[in-house]
Amino acid sequence: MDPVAGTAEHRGPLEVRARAPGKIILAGEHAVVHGSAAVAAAIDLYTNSSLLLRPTGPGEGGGAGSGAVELDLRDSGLTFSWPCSRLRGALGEEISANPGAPAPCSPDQLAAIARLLQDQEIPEAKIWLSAGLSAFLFLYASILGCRPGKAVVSSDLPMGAGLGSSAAFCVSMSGALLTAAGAVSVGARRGAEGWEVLEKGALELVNQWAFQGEKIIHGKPSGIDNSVSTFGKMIKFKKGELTNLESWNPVKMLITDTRVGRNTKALVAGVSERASRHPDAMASVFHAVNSISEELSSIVELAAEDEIAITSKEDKLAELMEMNQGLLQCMGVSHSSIETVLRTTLKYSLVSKLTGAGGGGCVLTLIPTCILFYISPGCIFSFMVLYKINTIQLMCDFC
Ligand SMILES: Nc1ncnc2c1ncn2[C@@H]1O[C@H](COP(=O)(O)OP(=O)(O)OP(=O)(O)O)[C@@H](O)[C@H]1O
Ligand SMILES: C[C@@](O)(CCO)CC(=O)[O-]
Ligand SMILES: [Mg+2]
Repeated sequence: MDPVAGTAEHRGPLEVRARAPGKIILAGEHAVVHGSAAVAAAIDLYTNSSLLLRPTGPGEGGGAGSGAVELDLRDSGLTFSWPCSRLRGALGEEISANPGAPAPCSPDQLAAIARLLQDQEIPEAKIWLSAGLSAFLFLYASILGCRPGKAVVSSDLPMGAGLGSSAAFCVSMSGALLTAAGAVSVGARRGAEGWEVLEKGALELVNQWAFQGEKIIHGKPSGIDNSVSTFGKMIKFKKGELTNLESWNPVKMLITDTRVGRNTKALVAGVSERASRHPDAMASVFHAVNSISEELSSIVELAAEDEIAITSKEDKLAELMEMNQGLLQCMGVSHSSIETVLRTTLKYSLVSKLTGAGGGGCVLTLIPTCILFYISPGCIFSFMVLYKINTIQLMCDFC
């Protein structure tokens, strides 16, 4: 995550911008919620949150009782506004600003937030935004209190498609809010494109708040999505513990969006219900996924120096992805659209697996480095050639 810092001691308007990346999961989704290891990598698609705070000083037109908290969701074309007096009336008793102490949203707080959402006109077709709005109001009030401000969010990520849009939303928003509150500051390190990078302690705080936001959206998140969005790169994640992985050879993945919408919270709950119906069988499934993630993480870190070694490494990765996909089917999170992508890529001897929560959303296909493409117009590979293939950065529509 790459925030641009501002200062909390301000008399005039203060603007803060932060961005956080989406992710792919190479192995271990769902099982990671039940304690297995998983492997994830950040991708070069971001959610941007900008925050404009109005003056709060005396005589500057922004007294404690006035103004509103506004949210502009650029990709949905929707804006929301809550007068500060209304926020204070609904949440004042429930939430007090304490940016340094991340705490979960209690059932009473969630009920108060739900009442605030009833004031807003959310189109029926976009009702799934309610989860993101709830997370926003919780993070805003917990970090900044009920003071006036305007947040604008835009994203490269498809929402609800398995690429961690909810985590990138919570991480970028927490980064912007904490920076505006003066609770974190940037370190010496400069990131890409002139962005400044938060120091490690600051990132930990952002991650903890983003996790609280993810709980509102996912129900029972493992924490892998917000962790990889906050810290970037490639990670192994198990029971809240994060290990950085160093990939010595590029791993090329095609990301295909089936465009079938789904909801991570419902899919995670569905797997837990299956686990409670078949505890022994599902424990074996989760155990097998753990072994796959552990093996995949050690293979990723191997340095292959010639073509034979690279091919052997990629063959092993492909086999592990194929096995993981089979186990995701056992968990009940595949979908006919995902199976279509699997069958299509298999015709070209390419292995695919779903990524994220499944049930639709995105599918990963491992692209071997040494592959020779036969390009036929209209087939999926023509897209791969049109878009520059890059290390885990490619996004392609399923044709
Ligand atoms: N840019 C955004 N603006 C507002 N809300 C967002 C945004 N991005 C995500 N959300 C919220 O997150 C929800 C999607 O989260 P969900 O966890 O279901 O999918 P995902 O995070 O894209 O996929 P996965 O969790 O499998 O990686 C949306 O319905 C919305 O409530
Ligand atoms: C399905 C899941 O494992 C990954 C979603 O990207 C949920 C989680 O770990 O929070
Ligand atoms: Mg999510």
